[in-house]
Amino acid sequence: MEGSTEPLLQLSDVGLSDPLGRHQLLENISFMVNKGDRCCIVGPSGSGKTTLLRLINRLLDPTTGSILFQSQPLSKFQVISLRQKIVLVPQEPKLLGMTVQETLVYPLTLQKLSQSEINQRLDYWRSQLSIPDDWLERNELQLSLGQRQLITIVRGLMMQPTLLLLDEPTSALDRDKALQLIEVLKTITTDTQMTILMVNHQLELVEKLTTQVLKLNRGKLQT
Ligand SMILES: Nc1ncnc2c1ncn2[C@@H]1O[C@H](COP(=O)(O)OP(=O)(O)OP(=O)(O)O)[C@@H](O)[C@H]1O
Repeated sequence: MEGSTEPLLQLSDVGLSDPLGRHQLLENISFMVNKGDRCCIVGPSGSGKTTLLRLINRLLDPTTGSILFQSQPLSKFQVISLRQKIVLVPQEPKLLGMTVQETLVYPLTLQKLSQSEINQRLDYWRSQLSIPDDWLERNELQLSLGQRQLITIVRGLMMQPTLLLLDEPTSALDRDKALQLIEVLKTITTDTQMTILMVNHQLELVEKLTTQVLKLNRGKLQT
């Protein structure tokens, strides 16, 4: 609805226990994210940051509580269509056995976008993050870890999702590249209202980017 003030994403009392039901991985998680927000999840290793991102694009389902996206429970969306609106860029960059060019265009081919739209997005996002021509025919063994990380981020951006989930996107990038990425992310949230939820350990980058910081500790949000 135009002018709606409904949050884009709303978690209410979300909890998740491990598959054997012995441990509570996440407990009483409640927060909301508005359109165009840039949120950062911080917290020690093992505090549940990746698990939380996985709940939001339904790689996992909560044991308790509810997650609403665009005011609808996540379960109301078809999983494929949900994962076009909410894209998760995981921590380990994988090119899925493809060349850089193939892996970048693959999700858009699945969405049956026209070739001209795909080419336009490829040129645009490559230029935003300065991806050189000579990477396009390389496979993952011919790229450094940081280069692969950049490619998987570009792949996520090319899908132009409503909500982009980034799991430690700058962990393998050098400082200049990380700062370039942060500037690109800031610009797109302002220009296109794409919303970003990012896990990051680098506090300097978190401060530059975010409109909201969520602190997780042992599966609970700290206020
Ligand atoms: N499927 C699972 N079964 C049991 N325990 C799990 C499962 N998935 C994650 N965990 C546990 O849940 C906790 C949170 O893991 P998670 O990967 O979300 O942490 P994190 O905050 O992202 O850590 P890091 O900063 O090291 O990436 C960890 O203790 C982990 O061992």
